[in-house]
Amino acid sequence: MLNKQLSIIGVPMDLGQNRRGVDMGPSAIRYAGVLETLETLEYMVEDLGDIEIARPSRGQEQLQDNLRNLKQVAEGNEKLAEKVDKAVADGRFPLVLGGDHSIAIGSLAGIAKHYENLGVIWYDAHGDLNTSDTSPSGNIHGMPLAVNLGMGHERLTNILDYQPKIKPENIVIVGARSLDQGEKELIREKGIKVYSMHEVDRLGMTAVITEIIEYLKDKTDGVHLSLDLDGLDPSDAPGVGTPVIGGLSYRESHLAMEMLAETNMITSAEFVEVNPILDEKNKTATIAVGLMGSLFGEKLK
Ligand SMILES: NC(=[NH2+])NCCC[C@H](N)C(=O)O
Ligand SMILES: [Mn+2]
Ligand SMILES: [Mn+2]
Repeated sequence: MLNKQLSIIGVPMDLGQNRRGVDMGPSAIRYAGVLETLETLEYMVEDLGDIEIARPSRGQEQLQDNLRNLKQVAEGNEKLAEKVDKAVADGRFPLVLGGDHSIAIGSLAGIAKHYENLGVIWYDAHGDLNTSDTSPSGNIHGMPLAVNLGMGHERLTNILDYQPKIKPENIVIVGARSLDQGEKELIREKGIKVYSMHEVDRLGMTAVITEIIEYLKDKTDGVHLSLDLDGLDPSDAPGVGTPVIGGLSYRESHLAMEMLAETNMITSAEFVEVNPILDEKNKTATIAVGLMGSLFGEKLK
């Protein structure tokens, strides 16, 4: 059983990339029944509502130093960091609903403060390890993992006035199949553990998750799950802004969540990149809620 006291925090952030719609992710996930699902599993859920995020005025989008909407993204993440920090300080499990993946900057800033060695499972098609120097897009949602390692603009790395938030040896990326050149170099340089689709196909999800649990279990004092819905194959989860073919299946993803649930090692989580505009009848948000069910201990028997 995970921590029974849950705080849900919505982050309607879409400024970390350039496709509108992902700001509606928290509403879509709520509509898909996140509260009901968790309450059925006997969690005490408090919904803290949504963080206020600035709306970009039309044509006012700022690309400065290859960082799109830096100011608004930084400000939104500062607010999120404070909310999450408080939830953890109050002994609650923060469950953050995105929004684009740039929100992992604020959530990890708020969470990592409370741990000596926070582990991070990054379930994603991408590495999100770019900096403004290596990013092909200038989109901050492709940078949060690097930011949490203390790399990048200091407006982002220094949220809550400490850095780095996490250590490279405490990170595991699962489902990667689209890595930029700079990201590959950083992975090699920092020795970050990556289970790309190649390893998932070779070993199978059971072995992958068993290895991850083994890898993180003794050296971490908490584990954050950062689940980008684009880690799943777009045929299962079409409602995402940067879909990449050849992804993790619905079934593999449920298995992964169930295996993590059995360990009780997850201490915080976020589900990001649900874009209802690109979705088919709220399918992706519904899958997100289903995965949360498995992560929080739903069983068939
Ligand atoms: N969180 C995400 N969906 N990230 C996608 C990043 C795509 C690409 N690597 C970039 O930096 O722009
Ligand atoms: Mn991502
Ligand atoms: Mn991604």
